[in-house]
Amino acid sequence: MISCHSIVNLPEARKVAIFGGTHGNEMSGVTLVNLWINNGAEVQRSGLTVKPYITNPRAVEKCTRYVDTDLNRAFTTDNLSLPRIEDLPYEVRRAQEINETFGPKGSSDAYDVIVDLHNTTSNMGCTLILECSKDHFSLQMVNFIKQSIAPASCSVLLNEHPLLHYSTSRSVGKHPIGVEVGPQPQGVLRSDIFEAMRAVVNHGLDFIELFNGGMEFEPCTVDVYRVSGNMDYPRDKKGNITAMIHPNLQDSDWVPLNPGDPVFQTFDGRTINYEGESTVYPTFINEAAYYEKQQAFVITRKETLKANGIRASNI
Ligand SMILES: CC(=O)N[C@@H](CC(=O)O)C(=O)O
Ligand SMILES: [Zn+2]
Repeated sequence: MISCHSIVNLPEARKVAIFGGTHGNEMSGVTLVNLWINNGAEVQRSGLTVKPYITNPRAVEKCTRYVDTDLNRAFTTDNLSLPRIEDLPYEVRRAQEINETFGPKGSSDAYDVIVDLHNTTSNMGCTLILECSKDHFSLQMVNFIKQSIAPASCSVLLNEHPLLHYSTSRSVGKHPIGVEVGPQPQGVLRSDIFEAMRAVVNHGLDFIELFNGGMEFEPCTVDVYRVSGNMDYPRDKKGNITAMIHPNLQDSDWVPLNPGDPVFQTFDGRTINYEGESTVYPTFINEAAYYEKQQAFVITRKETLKANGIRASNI
């Protein structure tokens, strides 16, 4: 068999932003970005402009997820094209400002790479979030990070679901990448989570530096978990939850969940089982911020993506 070593040329990635505080109570990203704003030496790489940036300073100040509305849902075309009037929700105004500085979203002026740092209360470990299965640059970056971080592991969550996809802060960049590390309670710093996030960012920057320097990255495959649905808590007529995550499911992010497996435990001790048709991989299990979004966990399916080989074109 003749193997195909197709390598595609892509533009260099010169402008990179590291976002923290998109959610003001997710402390690893907030703390790392503030650290790097004070001293950028750790995140500088030759040939790159790397800008660490706090995206929601008012939420950070209050140590809350958001002030008026979730910033990580606010980068819709509608919001970004609204006239800039004073009485817009704070996060909508922020989205417009961020879009002006790091975008405009979808334009050639936009930042090349935006890494957005998040923490979860779920036991997801180190997770990279992609928004597009055809973004070969991001797939190669993820593959590089996974290999660099081994034997530690790093899962990849792909959200390009037609209904469940949302308009993230990082989406103003050409290659958006979310870094989601947990478990870490809201408003709390844990050194293990902090250092895991820091390592991922540094490997990501190394990748971009090598890419710009002319290194070729061979075609590869990336195992991802693709978002396919979500599951709400059982609720009463008033909308109050009537059950909790079942102890068997708690902390079992990425563990296969089969039809008939327990998912909820009611307050009177009954077990509610998973009624899906096939094996799925739940994640964001019992994420604190998702109670208001009617989400007990996110349902994913495993898939292997193919990435083209890449090299920088202007070498
Ligand atoms: C817990 C949390 O905030 N997760 C992020 C995931 C993402 O960045 O896509 C969010 O819902 O915006
Ligand atoms: Zn977050």
